Amino acid sequence: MMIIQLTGLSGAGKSTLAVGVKPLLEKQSLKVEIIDGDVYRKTLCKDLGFSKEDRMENIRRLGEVAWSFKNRADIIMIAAINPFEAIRNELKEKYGTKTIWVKCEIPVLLKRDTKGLYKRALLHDEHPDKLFNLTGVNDTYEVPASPDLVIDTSGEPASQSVLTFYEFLLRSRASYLS
Ligand SMILES: Nc1ncnc2c1ncn2[C@@H]1O[C@H](COP(=O)(O)OS(=O)(=O)O)[C@@H](OP(=O)(O)O)[C@H]1O
Ligand SMILES: Nc1ncnc2c1ncn2[C@@H]1O[C@H](COP(=O)(O)OP(=O)(O)O)[C@@H](O)[C@H]1O
Repeated sequence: MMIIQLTGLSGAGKSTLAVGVKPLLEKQSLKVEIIDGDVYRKTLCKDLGFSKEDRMENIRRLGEVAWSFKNRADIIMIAAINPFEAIRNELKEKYGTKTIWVKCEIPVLLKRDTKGLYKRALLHDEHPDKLFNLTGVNDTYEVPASPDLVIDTSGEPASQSVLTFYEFLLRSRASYLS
């Protein structure tokens, strides 16, 4: 069993990569679970906001969920912004989690803006819809110091990034089993 943490800014491609790689892994008879930050924020983590403490607690809980899936999956992926090195390291120490930095340049994210969050973060401060703590714009994202893999989604199609991720997972699993 491997736990993977995909970390990166909103819209970088964490969910796309997790969802994209799942059927490829299942074709290899591997069982896969995806734990998506955005989804759990509506259930288990709905009491949490976006302060540093709450984001750390969010990831801690997602780590516990991942661990609870250990007997029913071969590969468990946590897809959350997960912006702080300390909690990423905590998961690594506790569960042997591997870190994938899903990297994307801000200008590309502004163009994608699938949820309209970047537009809101760039509004003037008095605007009622202004978002004050969007990671990467007006809130902290600590770049992972030693990720196991970096996938830069800025300038390549999703299919290519999924393939890079898939090959990494197969390599990691082979060395994990040997
Ligand atoms: N202020 C602010 N900053 C970042 N993200 C925000 C914010 N407000 C709402 N959202 C939405 O919440 C999703 C991020 O939740 P996460 O659980 O992944 O965040 S974290 O790991 O606790 O930082 C994130 O989902 P993704 O777009 O899938 O990353 C956003 O849709
Ligand atoms: N190389 C790529 N890898 C992943 N997503 C990409 C790539 N190129 C473009 N995209 C697009 O970027 C968006 C990423 O959204 P999403 O996966 O929800 O991001 P996140 O989960 O990090 O918030 C999707 O619309 C996806 O189609």
